[in-house]
Amino acid sequence: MTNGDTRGPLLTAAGLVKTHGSTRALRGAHVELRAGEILAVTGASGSGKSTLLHCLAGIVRPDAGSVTYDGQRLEELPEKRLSELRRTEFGVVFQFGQLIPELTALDNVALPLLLAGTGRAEARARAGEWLERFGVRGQEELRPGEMSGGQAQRAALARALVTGPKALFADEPTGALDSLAGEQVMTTLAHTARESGTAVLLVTHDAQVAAYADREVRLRDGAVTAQGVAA
Ligand SMILES: Nc1ncnc2c1ncn2[C@@H]1O[C@H](COP(=O)(O)OP(=O)(O)OP(=O)(O)O)[C@@H](O)[C@H]1O
Repeated sequence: MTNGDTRGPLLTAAGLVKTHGSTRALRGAHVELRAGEILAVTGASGSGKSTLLHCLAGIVRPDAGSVTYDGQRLEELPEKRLSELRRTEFGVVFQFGQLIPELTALDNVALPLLLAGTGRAEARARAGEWLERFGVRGQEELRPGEMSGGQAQRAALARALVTGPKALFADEPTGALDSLAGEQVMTTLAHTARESGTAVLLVTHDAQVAAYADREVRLRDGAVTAQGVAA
């Protein structure tokens, strides 16, 4: 078993190949996400960043290569086990947080807990604590359309982290925000991930966002060209 203190590999991708139609999005990418680290994946538009994130998060199955999470090969898991793993061990947040528009912020954050079997009162209480932690105070009963972009993105992060995942997959989490809101979201994300020991795979084309990471891997034409410590 991996644990947050050793910084051993939590997820390892080896030789990933993924083709969309005639486009080869990944051509033999290797990457390792260590327990508890924040890893930035950078590269030009179309270099394969999102496809890499989708493969590592078990959302997309690669055509070739392997993704190993905590000793398990994701491509060998049956769909049911893979979706359970995604629900219990992984959190995801995208550029537009994908909150459910009909639900309040509080109910959005409580939802993963309810799906995991937590009782309604406890789920709502814990969701409220997470919203507070993310600085979304007094907005618990607002629906996503009634919140600012930054507030909605903080609520989306609270929802992604409320179940205590081992890994968070964040694809351009500040891409739709102005720079101040983006900085606030990144500060909270980095602080919370470090406090809870959650590893973060952070896809971004923005050097200021990548600077929040411990390490950076750069993709070019579907393969990793450089790995190192972020500036
Ligand atoms: N579902 C899809 N169908 C067809 N082509 C796709 C699909 N998803 C990605 N691609 C193509 O695969 C390549 C890699 O895309 P990907 O989204 O992984 O790159 P990216 O680095 O995340 O790009 P961006 O920064 O623009 O989001 C691109 O050429 C893209 O057009």
